Parts: sequence; C-alpha cells; structure tokens
Amino acid sequence: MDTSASTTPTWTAYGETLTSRLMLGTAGYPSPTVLRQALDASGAGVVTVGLRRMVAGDGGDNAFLNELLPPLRARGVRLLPNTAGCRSAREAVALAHMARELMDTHWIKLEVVGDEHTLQPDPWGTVEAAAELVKAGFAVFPYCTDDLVTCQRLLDAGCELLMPWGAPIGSGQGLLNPWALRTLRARLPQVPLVVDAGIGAPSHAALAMELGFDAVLLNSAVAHARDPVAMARAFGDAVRAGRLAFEAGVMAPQDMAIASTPVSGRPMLLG
Ligand SMILES: CC(=O)[C@@H](O)[C@H](O)COP(=O)(O)O
Repeated sequence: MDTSASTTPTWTAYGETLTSRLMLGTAGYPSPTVLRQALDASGAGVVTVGLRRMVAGDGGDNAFLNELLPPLRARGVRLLPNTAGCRSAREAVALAHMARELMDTHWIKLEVVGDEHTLQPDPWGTVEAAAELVKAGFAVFPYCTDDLVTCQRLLDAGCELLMPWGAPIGSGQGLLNPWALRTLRARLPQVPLVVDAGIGAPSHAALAMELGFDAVLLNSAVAHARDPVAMARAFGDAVRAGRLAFEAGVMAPQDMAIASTPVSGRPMLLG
C-alpha cells in the first residue's frame, strides 16, 4: 500500500517553479545558528530578508548574507528581499533598487506601511510603488490587505502574485477574516496567493492551505518560539497537511446533522 502523503509538489511564482509552499522570514532569531537550523528544518523554499536590517548591519545580518545564504541558494532556496520599514512609495522604490543591486535578484517583497499601530499596508502607496517597480523590471510580491479591490488594483499595476495579510504583523492572531480570504481565492482563481503575516500557529498555516492559498509567509511564530527549530518543522508539516487536505477536498460544513452511518433496510438481529 502506498502510504506516501503526496501533494502537488510545485507552484509557480513569476515563472519560477517552487517545491515548498512555506516562505520564512529571517528576523528575530536567537542566533544565526538557530536561524540556519530552523530554515533547514522548515524546508522553506523562499526566505525573506529586510534590506534596512542589512544596511543597518548588525553581526547576525552580515552572517546571514555571507554565511547562511550561499548554501541555501546552492540548494535552490530563493531570496526575497523586502522593504520592511518603508512608509512611502518613494522610500520603498528606492530600497527595492538597492536590494536588486546588493542581493542580485529582481524579486522584491513590497511593504509600504500606512498605520503605525496596526502596521497595516497603505493600499495607495503599495499600488503606486508596485506600478513603478513592475515598469522597472521587478517581480513584485506585494504585502497587502485582504481587500478584493485593492488586490485587483495591484494586478492592474502588473503584479502577478499577491500576499494578503492574515492579521497584523507579529500579532499571531491567525486568519482574522476567512471570508475575505475565501473571496479572494474564489475571485482570483489563477493568481498565486500567499497569506503573509499574523500567522501564530501551525493550524493557522494549515487553514490557509485548506482554503486553497498557494503558500504562506511567516516569521515571528517561528523566530520567537521557545524552540524555533521544532516550530519550523511543525510549520513545514502543517503546510503540507493543509495542502493535501485542500487537494483531497475539504468537507463543506453543514447546518444539520447528517448520520454518518446510513440506516436502511431491516435491522439485523444478531445472537
Ligand atoms: C518577515 C516579514 O516579511 C514580515 O513582515 C512578515 O510579514 C511576517 O509577519 P509575521 O512576523 O507576523 O509572521
């Protein structure tokens, strides 16, 4: 008997085939060693790194670029620089150009934050920066809210993939608005969709996959876990399980009880 839990092994982001549906951030780990072990344990296919952190350059970040990244790249893990910390389109565009030169990739995770309290993305600034970056040849991964019309404007601007939030960054609240996420999935069936931010537990990641999202991106839940390496492994397993469930066809909830054992015909008396 074949007991392998096979899932569709790949998905596509900007023409690149990715074999893992987990994307991990690299900030806030206790040490570069724990970060490396967590990345290995997770099986993540994409890692994101904030350019502002690189430019500020503490020892851990330099270690990431010089020591951790080369072996990851050698085994096919993709680097996704991000514009975390930007508050305007202009700032994000400038940082993206810097990232392309420094990190040798035209992929950019676009973050333009519009509110300090929630770190909610600024829809106008994000669309403006996305349009400019697409024209300049970037593959833009926009961090956005789960608002359908904002997502449509980002597609109009030339984005080929979207990253709606599950909840505010670092909050660990999971998928706050499953209805909006389901609507996005249903209305944009051909667009690669990644739930980014606010995922606090492997079950949140599994739910995103069960809803048919192509991947999840998270950072805090692994970096700040008591045991980041074990948590990274748990997230890898959850993402695979959620995807397998989606492909198997998750049961639709029913309002009424439906007997799981059909009772028909005459009762059979034993004994
Ligand atoms: C690392 C990164 O890109 C974060 O901005 C991302 O949005 C992850 O958020 P969490 O830390 O909530 O997982």
